[in-house]
Amino acid sequence: MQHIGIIGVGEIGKALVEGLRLDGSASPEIFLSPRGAHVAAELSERFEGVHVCADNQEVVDRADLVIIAVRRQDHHDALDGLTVADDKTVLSLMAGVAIDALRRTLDTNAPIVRAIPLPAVRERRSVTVTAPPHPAVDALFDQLGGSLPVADEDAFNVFSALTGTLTAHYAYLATLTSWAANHGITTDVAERYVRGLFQNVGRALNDESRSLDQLAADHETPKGNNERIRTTWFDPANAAALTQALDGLLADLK
Ligand SMILES: NC(=O)C1=CN([C@@H]2O[C@H](COP(=O)(O)OP(=O)(O)OC[C@H]3O[C@@H](n4cnc5c(N)ncnc54)[C@H](OP(=O)(O)O)[C@@H]3O)[C@@H](O)[C@H]2O)C=CC1
Repeated sequence: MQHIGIIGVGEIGKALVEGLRLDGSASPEIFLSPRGAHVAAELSERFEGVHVCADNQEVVDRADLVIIAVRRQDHHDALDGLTVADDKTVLSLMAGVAIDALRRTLDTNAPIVRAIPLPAVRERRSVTVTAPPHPAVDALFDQLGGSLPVADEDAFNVFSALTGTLTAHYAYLATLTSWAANHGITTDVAERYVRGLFQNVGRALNDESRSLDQLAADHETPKGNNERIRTTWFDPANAAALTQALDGLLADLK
């Protein structure tokens, strides 16, 4: 893709620009929507070949690949009335907006692809799920840490629901830290310790020779502390509540 346009320059739009510029090159040329002016101006000043457009139509007109990175609730405001020529490719990052619905909004025959990049694309360390497979889009995400093309939106939505669990994980770590602080440990010390514990979990996950069940077993002494918390807190009722929350999210994403 020679020219990339981004409509919606917030958290993920910015991460994409930073990832694309990580190697210091000035290509591809990137065209940003003007809204969120502060972030767009900062990116354009920091990086060569990053331009802020006058409006969203100019982003579309100047790009071969048009990335839509606005919040779902803003997409009509951002997209209604735009003209998207059939020779463009549209890449939607919006959770919960199906390709058919987006095609009606944009009134175009251009290929529409969906993707779930995560903020780690800024370090080129996120595997991005895409649907349907599209060679140029998948090549773009291969450059940013990897692509995982799936055949259809049903599969895509399952992955989308999984990404909805990330901030609950951070909240879990924050709860552990608060618990220790409430028991007299300085918050800084507790937080540093919790971060270290779970960085080691992250490293262990890199060992794909061991299944998740095996990793859990390897960290657990029979009748020990880990077994106690797993069986008294993450019990079948808790696991069922998580499953139910994911099912509810998946239903809303369809
Ligand atoms: N953050 C993430 O990790 C991921 C996000 N996504 C998806 O990407 C989308 C954006 O998420 P995120 O970056 O977190 O959200 P942000 O709120 O950080 O960014 C959205 C941006 O869109 C701008 N915007 C709103 N209305 C318009 C408009 N009419 N024209 C142009 N720009 C507009 C906002 O401007 P203003 O601030 O002025 O309102 C804001 O800069 C969502 O649909 C989300 O589902 C997908 C994968 C991961």
